Amino acid sequence: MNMNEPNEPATGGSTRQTGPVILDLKNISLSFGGVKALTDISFDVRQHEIRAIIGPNGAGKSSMLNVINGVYRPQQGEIVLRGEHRKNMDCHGAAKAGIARTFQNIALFKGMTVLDNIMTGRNLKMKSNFLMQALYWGPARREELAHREKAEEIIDFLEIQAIRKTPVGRLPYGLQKRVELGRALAAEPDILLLDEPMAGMNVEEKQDMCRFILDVNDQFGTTIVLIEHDMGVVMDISDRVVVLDYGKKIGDGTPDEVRSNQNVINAYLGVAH
Ligand SMILES: Nc1ncnc2c1ncn2[C@@H]1O[C@H](COP(=O)(O)OP(=O)(O)OP(=O)(O)O)[C@@H](O)[C@H]1O
Repeated sequence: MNMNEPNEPATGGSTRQTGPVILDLKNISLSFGGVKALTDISFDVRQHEIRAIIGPNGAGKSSMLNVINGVYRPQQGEIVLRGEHRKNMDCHGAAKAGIARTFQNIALFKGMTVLDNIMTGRNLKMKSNFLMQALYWGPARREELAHREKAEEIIDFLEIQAIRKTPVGRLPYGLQKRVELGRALAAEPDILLLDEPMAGMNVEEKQDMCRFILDVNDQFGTTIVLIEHDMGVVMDISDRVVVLDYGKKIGDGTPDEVRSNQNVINAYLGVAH
């Protein structure tokens, strides 16, 4: 595959122009004791793409995201990020390389305000540490103000100005999910991994989240890899979809291709293996 050629617009629900491959997962296998979570999985992600990972419960979707951002280290395979080959990622390295993520179960500081939670997403961008803040109060203060400004921009973007000072634990679930997206965006990622961003949401909240995901992709040019169970959403917003079942890849292609793939239909209808 030519890494420098831009891709044709997707033939699924989107007319998005995607770029060269930014992330390439090659023959990834991961097991926990006797449990094979992922077996020889390969797929790539193009710049500016919205790439979905779907599959029944326990298929290995979250494990795959955890491999991409270094929470899990695969026993076999290779991760190629912007052409750089590695056996595995580490969490800090992934964050420094511009990968941010949200989690299936919201991972926010419930007692802290929305603004402060979003500020925690700026950690890697902050140059001044505690000692510098004590010694060089002026520059550290200016840096803090610049980070706050960025956090406020994200708050405006996600339309959560009214709750910026509210402790996250007091917010309804749908808004907490939006704040978690805000915290990931605060890192200004190139690649955003979203683990079930719409889980537990009502129809209106899902529509809002869909709009924000598309806007992030469109306005910031962020590449998005998402796990989602709502097939309507997946087929609507994704350029390409990879389908896992029992840790194996059973489908990969545009939403139309995946929809008509017999293995995928069987997996979702629960045909015996
Ligand atoms: N830390 C772990 N220790 C042991 N087994 C694990 C661990 N993480 C995942 N697994 C196992 O790996 C398999 C894949 O799990 P994973 O959570 O990746 O699936 P999933 O497709 O994300 O499922 P769901 O849709 O239910 O979230 C499962 O059998 C699971 O029990």
